[in-house]
Amino acid sequence: MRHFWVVGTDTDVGKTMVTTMLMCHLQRQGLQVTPYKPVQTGEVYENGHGYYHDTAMYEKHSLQKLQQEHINSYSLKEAASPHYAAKLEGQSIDVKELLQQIQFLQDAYDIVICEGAGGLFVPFTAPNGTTLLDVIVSSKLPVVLVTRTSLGTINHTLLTIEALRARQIDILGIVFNGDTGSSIEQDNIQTILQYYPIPYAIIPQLKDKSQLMDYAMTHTTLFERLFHYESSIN
Ligand SMILES: Nc1ncnc2c1ncn2[C@@H]1O[C@H](COP(=O)(O)OP(=O)(O)OP(=O)(O)O)[C@@H](O)[C@H]1O
Ligand SMILES: C[C@H](N)[C@H](N)CCCCCC(=O)O
Ligand SMILES: [Mg+2]
Repeated sequence: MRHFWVVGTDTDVGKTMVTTMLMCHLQRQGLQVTPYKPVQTGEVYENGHGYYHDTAMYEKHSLQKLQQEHINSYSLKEAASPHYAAKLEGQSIDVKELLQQIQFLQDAYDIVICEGAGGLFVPFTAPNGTTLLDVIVSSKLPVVLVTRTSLGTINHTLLTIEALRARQIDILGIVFNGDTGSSIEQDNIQTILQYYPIPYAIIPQLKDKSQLMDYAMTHTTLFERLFHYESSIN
């Protein structure tokens, strides 16, 4: 499968960072790539101008012109769980519409990278509680899992992997994000990989975030898997 999700163990773990990096790497291979954030929450105001961090990041770094109507379906003002941010605006999220959009994008692009919102069990609707995980299952697409390196990540990462495996969702690999090089972090990474020896990449904690787009992910086993997969189907 050439299209995939970038999911995380939590909000703020670096999904947008990783989605943007992978988008740029794959665009450099000459592939037509679009990121897609089905639901983003938390409008940011700066100098009287409102924007959303996730789609703004994609647009800032993309090497190809992105079509606004292809990169997002719902942008909700409150920095909250999608179901609640929608409720505050008197809206509800139409999950069928999200799945139709993912299908449409798969037909229109070589690669669609869908970004989750928060972690896997974040609700898109209430009270019937369709979660991000339900949408991933219905999309039948594999995932790249982004996780922290810091203390607490062993439990969060293994729980997330357990939930994915229980639903037969293919995990392409793990991105360990924000590594400061401590011995605890190195042990966290090795411990998780002992349970699930799958392709991975490690991204350091950077003081200057603009450096992230230049970070060479190409020599990691995760990128080799993604790139090998793409070359084998072209
Ligand atoms: N390796 C890193 N070094 C320095 N800063 C980072 C790194 N990774 C992520 N960040 C910063 O951490 C913040 C959260 O990252 P990001 O927006 O990618 O999280 P997310 O998982 O996409 O969150 P959401 O659930 O809101 O989509 C951002 O300000 C981002 O620039
Ligand atoms: C606003 C934030 N950055 C995300 N976009 C939404 C995170 C929802 C998390 C819900 C939860 O797990 O409690
Ligand atoms: Mg994000």
